[in-house]
Amino acid sequence: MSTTDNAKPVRKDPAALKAADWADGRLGIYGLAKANLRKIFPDHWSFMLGEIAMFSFIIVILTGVYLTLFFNPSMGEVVYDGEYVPLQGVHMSEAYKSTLDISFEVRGGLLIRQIHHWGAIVFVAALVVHMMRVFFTGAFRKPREINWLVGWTLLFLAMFEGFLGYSLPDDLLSGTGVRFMEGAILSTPLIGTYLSFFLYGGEFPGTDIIPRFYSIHILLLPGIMVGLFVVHLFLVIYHKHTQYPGPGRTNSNVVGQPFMPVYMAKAGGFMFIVFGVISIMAAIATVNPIWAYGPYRPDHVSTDAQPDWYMGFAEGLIRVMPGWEINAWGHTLALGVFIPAMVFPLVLLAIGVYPFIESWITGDKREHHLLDRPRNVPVRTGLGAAWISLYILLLIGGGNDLFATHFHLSINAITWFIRIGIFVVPVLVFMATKRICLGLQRRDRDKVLHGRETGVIKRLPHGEFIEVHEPLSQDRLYVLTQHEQPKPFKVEGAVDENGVARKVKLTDKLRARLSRGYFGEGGQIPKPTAEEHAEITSGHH
Ligand code: HEM
Ligand code: HEM
Repeated sequence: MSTTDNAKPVRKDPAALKAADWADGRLGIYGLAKANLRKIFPDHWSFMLGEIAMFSFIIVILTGVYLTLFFNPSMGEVVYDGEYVPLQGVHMSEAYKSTLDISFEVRGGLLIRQIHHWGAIVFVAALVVHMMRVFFTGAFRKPREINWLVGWTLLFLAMFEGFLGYSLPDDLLSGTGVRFMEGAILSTPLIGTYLSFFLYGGEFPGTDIIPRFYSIHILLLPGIMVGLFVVHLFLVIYHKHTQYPGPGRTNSNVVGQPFMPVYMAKAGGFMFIVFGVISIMAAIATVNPIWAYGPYRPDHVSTDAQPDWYMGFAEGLIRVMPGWEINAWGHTLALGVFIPAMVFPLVLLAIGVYPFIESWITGDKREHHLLDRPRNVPVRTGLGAAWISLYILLLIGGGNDLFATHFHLSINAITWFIRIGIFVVPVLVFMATKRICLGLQRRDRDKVLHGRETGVIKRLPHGEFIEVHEPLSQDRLYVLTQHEQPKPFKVEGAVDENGVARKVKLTDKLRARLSRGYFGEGGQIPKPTAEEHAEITSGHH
């Protein structure tokens, strides 16, 4: 650009600045916006998982609103006279009929329905993977325990919300799910029958359950979830995002890009990718073809009945549990249903309280903003892997009929495999993962002390062959050695001044034992000290 000496630059306020000025004059938000829009976000592909959860959540809300325009949450009976010929003349509920209409008569209805359903599946999958990222990297440690609990509540509600949505169309599959829930409620000792009557407004299935589920599905749970989601993101901003260890990254800084414009542009683009991928899935892959199942009738049950994947865990527990029953004083205790119905929330509860258990074991009360490399915390990583293996096993148990027909196996053999497997496989997976982590720690130690193996073989003048090792860069050395290696917790004063053993609290004993498991011998490989490194790299060896 060329300017002449006497040409004065014309100063024009850009529209955005004017708008910001306007808003600031009325709301006084300049300081707040300035502080937060330039906030630094660290970059790593795994931080994308939370974003997938966020964008798929937005998708299910938007498509859900569209569905409410046409869905009729009524169990009133009608005779079908719509476009889908095979069902014409069949008696069904208005809920089922309106879902058929959404699928065959509403413009774009089937696509939106499928986007809603696929969006829900992707949403819960993203939540679980996001949670595992947070778990494996220790991002739940102080000060983020509350945000872990907020996220965990969101996961719990999302699973429940998905189950309710699945029940709304009142087809044979959704009715089977609602019946499943009735069985679980009835198994509650003493109050099961009352609870069931209260929920269903009388005898199962009644005419209230779909309208009730509808209010909860479109109003109550989404309202709570949106509120929690805002708190979740607020806390992410308030605490600042964690970062992976690397040169220049410490517990008290954040290395990354500013929220505006870099992160905003990236996240905006990514949002369209998530929207696009879910839309393509919905356009090419059928999900929940309710017209093929028919309307729900309590005396019918469909074969191959499967819940959405996130409920497969609960289904698996019920299917593999022996049908134990206790009959006493004219009452039946259906343990075959009650025990699995209790194990499901208990496993979820264990995930929810894990951060508090770990901080009790480690006794670590400091703030952590640098993430752990999963290999450096083998016990935690092992527990996470064991949990995943349990989930997969029970998913197989929940689909035992499908596995039997598709792989030509005996359904009893699958059920017994899962029954034994749920006690054995997670333990084996835990041990294997822990060993792999320790192996990787050994490899890190080796790399720090001896450098990277280059694959270049040299022959020395006296005839010996050696492989050339290339020293690591300072950056890499830092990453491989920055982690802390805590000492296991020891009970103070277990022996008094005369050498006589004192009575030690049971909780302290337990804590010391668990802490030894985490950080004792066999829990971690000592990382190389600066002296060892200096000694080896000094050239004397
Ligand atoms: C509606 C559900 C959820 C949404 C939309 C969501 C979204 C996000 C986003 C966008 C981030 C920042 C980027 C990232 O770290 O991935 C984040 C961070 C976080 N999320 Fe979630 N999340 C949800 C559920 C969960 C669940 C189920 C958990 C764990 C049980 C969880 C725990 C956390 C924690 C502890 C952080 C802070 C991580 C850090 O600073 O490294 N969130 N979440
Ligand atoms: C996390 C949030 C949500 C999840 C996981 C979810 C999940 C589901 C699922 C799996 C279905 C069955 C779809 C099918 O027919 O194949 C469904 C149906 C439905 N959902 Fe949602 N949903 C969510 C939020 C919402 C919201 C916010 C609304 C409305 C504002 C909504 C409205 C509906 C309606 C009207 C139906 C019945 C119509 C139909 O089945 O096609 N949903 N939902």
